[in-house]
Amino acid sequence: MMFELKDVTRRFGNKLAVDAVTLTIPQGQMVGIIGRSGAGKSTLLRMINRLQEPSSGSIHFAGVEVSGLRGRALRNWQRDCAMIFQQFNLVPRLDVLTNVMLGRLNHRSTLLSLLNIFTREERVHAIAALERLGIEQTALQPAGTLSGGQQQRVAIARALMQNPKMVLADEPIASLDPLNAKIVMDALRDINEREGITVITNLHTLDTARNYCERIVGMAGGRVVFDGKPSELTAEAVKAIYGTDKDGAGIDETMTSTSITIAAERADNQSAGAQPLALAGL
Ligand SMILES: Nc1ncnc2c1ncn2[C@@H]1O[C@H](COP(=O)(O)OP(=O)(O)OP(=O)(O)O)[C@@H](O)[C@H]1O
Repeated sequence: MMFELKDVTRRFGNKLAVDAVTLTIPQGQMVGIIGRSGAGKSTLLRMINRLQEPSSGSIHFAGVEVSGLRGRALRNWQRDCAMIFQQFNLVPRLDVLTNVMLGRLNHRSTLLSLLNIFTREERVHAIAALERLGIEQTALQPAGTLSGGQQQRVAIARALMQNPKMVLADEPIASLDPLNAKIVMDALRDINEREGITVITNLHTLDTARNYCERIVGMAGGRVVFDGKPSELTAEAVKAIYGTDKDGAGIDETMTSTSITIAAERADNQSAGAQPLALAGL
């Protein structure tokens, strides 16, 4: 199953946000997209998921033209490529378990969804997803009361509930401290390796992309200026991606510096004692 972007372009007025991007991504790859702020990374991801429409170009998955899908077929595609955001996008006042089960929305009838009725099977599936992310003990808390790292793990659990073929993560660790950033990146790597789910993630920092991604796509001014393995990312390639600022001062440290430095045990993994299945009324 190949995923292909051909000459995908997006304009906002006169601004060319994404400029003729062509990429072929085999199923199961972990791809990091890097570039300066404004390089077009978010717009590119949003076009894949059809949150934004390309101005021109085409997107194909397993031979099907994604850019032409409508109605149910479009909803199925949006289920197949689950999206994770920097700001988590959970419903803060709803409990964690319900937030995770909302990942099933595109699988179920509108009536059941409207009534917020979930089956036992869906609950078991949701608890299993939370356990996998090490946060099952939070199942009954309002999502808004969790730490940022925990909320992002809830968002990943919700994505897993969609049984996606692809996970699109738009700067998933930009709001997190280093330890939680590591936990979230490890979780993305784990679902990539264990389930063979393609992961395409926008990342602010170069070293995170180097550490986690087998393939790095560098964008500048809407165009792909680098596409290769981390080992191929030479100083020259880094310069092409991040450029130099207008005073010629070179690459800003905040763009490339270490955001994940902690290889410690999970500090906030406190699963002891809780019985989430019982808590969830199962
Ligand atoms: N809805 C919009 N309307 C107008 N311009 C937009 C819109 N969305 C993005 N742009 C512009 O398109 C360009 C690319 O934006 P995009 O958010 O894709 O970049 P990015 O690389 O993801 O940056 P960041 O890391 O800051 O999110 C920017 O110049 C941005 O201002």
